[in-house]
Amino acid sequence: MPSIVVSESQSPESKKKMKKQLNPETPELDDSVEKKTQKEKKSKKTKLPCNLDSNTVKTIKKDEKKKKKKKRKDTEIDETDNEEERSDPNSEMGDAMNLNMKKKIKIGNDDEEKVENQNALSNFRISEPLREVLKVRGIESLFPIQAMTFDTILDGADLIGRARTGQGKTLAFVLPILESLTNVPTVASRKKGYGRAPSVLVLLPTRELATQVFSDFEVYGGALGLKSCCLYGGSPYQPQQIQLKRGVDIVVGTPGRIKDHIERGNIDLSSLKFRVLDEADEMLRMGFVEDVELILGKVEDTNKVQTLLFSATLPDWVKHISSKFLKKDKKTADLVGNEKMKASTNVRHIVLPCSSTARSQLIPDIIRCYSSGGRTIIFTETKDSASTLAGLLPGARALHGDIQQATREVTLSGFRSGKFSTLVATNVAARGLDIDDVQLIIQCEPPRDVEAYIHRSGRTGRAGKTGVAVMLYDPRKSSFSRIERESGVKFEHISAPQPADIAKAAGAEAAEKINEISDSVIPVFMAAAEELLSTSNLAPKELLAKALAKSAGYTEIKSRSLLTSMENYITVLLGCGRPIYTPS
Ligand SMILES: Nc1ncnc2c1ncn2[C@@H]1O[C@H](COP(=O)(O)OP(=O)(O)OP(=O)(O)O)[C@@H](O)[C@H]1O
Repeated sequence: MPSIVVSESQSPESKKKMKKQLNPETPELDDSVEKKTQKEKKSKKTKLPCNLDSNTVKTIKKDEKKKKKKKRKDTEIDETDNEEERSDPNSEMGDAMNLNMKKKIKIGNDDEEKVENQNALSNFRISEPLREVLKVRGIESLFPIQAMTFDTILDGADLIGRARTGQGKTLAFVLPILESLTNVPTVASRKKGYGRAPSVLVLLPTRELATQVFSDFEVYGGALGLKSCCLYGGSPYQPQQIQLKRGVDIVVGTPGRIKDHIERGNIDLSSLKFRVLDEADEMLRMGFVEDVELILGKVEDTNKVQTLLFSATLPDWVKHISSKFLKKDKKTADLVGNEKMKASTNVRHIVLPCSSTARSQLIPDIIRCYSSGGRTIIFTETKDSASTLAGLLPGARALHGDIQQATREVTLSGFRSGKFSTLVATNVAARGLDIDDVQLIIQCEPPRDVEAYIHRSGRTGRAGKTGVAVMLYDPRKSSFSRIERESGVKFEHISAPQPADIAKAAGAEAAEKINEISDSVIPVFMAAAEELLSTSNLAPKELLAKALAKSAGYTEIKSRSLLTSMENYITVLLGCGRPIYTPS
């Protein structure tokens, strides 16, 4: 069952109730934190329009008391429902809705109903400038993991946060950190001006992810006058060094390059207030343990620093190692908990038998049938196979660790901006990347560990949207039963798209393209069309079908084996009225 940290806006009763649901590892919320929150709540007086007479004010206050009473009741009912629904392993969206804790409160006459969202930005200690930027970016309320952890982080606790992919873990640490740096007690002690040492250090496993998280800090922190910088390998030291010398508030980067800067004396960690390990398990698995330990060990007074650790997957060994870095009274917000399903529930998880030789012929048809015209990321196990496959697929580009950093950046930004719609990548793209409109993930073979499956498939179906993840496997060589067992995913089994599936998807796409063509082409091509009609022995409809096929890029349709997806193979199912015994 997911563990819950109570947000400020809940009633004391529901707060107690939710505290009981905290993960057994999680110490109960600190009393002083709770008292402080209650004090703050009392001090927040209800603002009333100033032109009302005292009787009207009394009536409104009375009404508000009644509303609050009802509100509390509703919350209790909602939470009971939540518990039931949360036990359903397939209810990630249900969870999100429940944890949003939308409540119907009747106002005015009986027919009028107003839905109040407890996770609305206004219910959190988010300052006006930050709220404005969030709204501009379409964020009106917090996602469950953000709502669960906001107060805890802002109030100073160390925290381990886990939520499924695409559930907004980045803002779960970005927002309270920014608020904390700019609120009254901290602003006085935080160094400002030229040459200031950073207050925040964020460590991430890949350069691409570092860039992405940096851009969130830049946008939201920039609105509050905070300066961020991004440090990763493969790019020149000097510009990074200059930025650090001038002074920054937030440093985001990969462990190797950050360690180098610390050793060169470019980063002073004496003013640090926050350290964040994002995708902590991957960073530790990639062999960064020593670098991470060295970096974190540079902080002299760890009591002054808050440490936060986030990931969609937190194997036990990571929890064990990470307890070295976090304080004993750390909190845990775990939205996955012991639920069987660990991968995204917004994703349709599919497996398809396919021999390695059939991959490059099959993949374009999978894209055609399952990408809904959006972007596709294909994962391969090796850098070589990523490059080779990208070369075989029209319009695809490769992304992996052997490609020069500058090219990696151009490729990723081209994919983000829609210059091309198929990216073939190794695990460098598996973690954290948040790219709009990725509708389809194809994994060329089952990955070695379940975490890789969860993160790769989680590049689609993000922020409440849906997506498809297709995993290919060679029935003679690989098995996905361990991934199925450990991820809790119940895979849908399909066979290679057959001519009828392809014709349906490709035909619709081609028809759309034809409809987009200007009528100005008609008179010019009319003579050729008439010639074709008069010389062909096909009916006009049949000729049009051929034209559609050509426009979709098909000149012939081959049959495929259902067992290996090999072209020109036919699967035959032999039936017999009685049992057949083999010699064995
Ligand atoms: N409160 C919110 N309202 C609307 N959209 C949001 C909100 N919070 C985050 N998002 C959007 O949700 C998407 C996913 O967020 P994010 O990348 O932080 O997910 P994540 O949980 O870190 O995923 P992963 O585990 O794959 O790294 C982003 O596009 C982000 O802008």
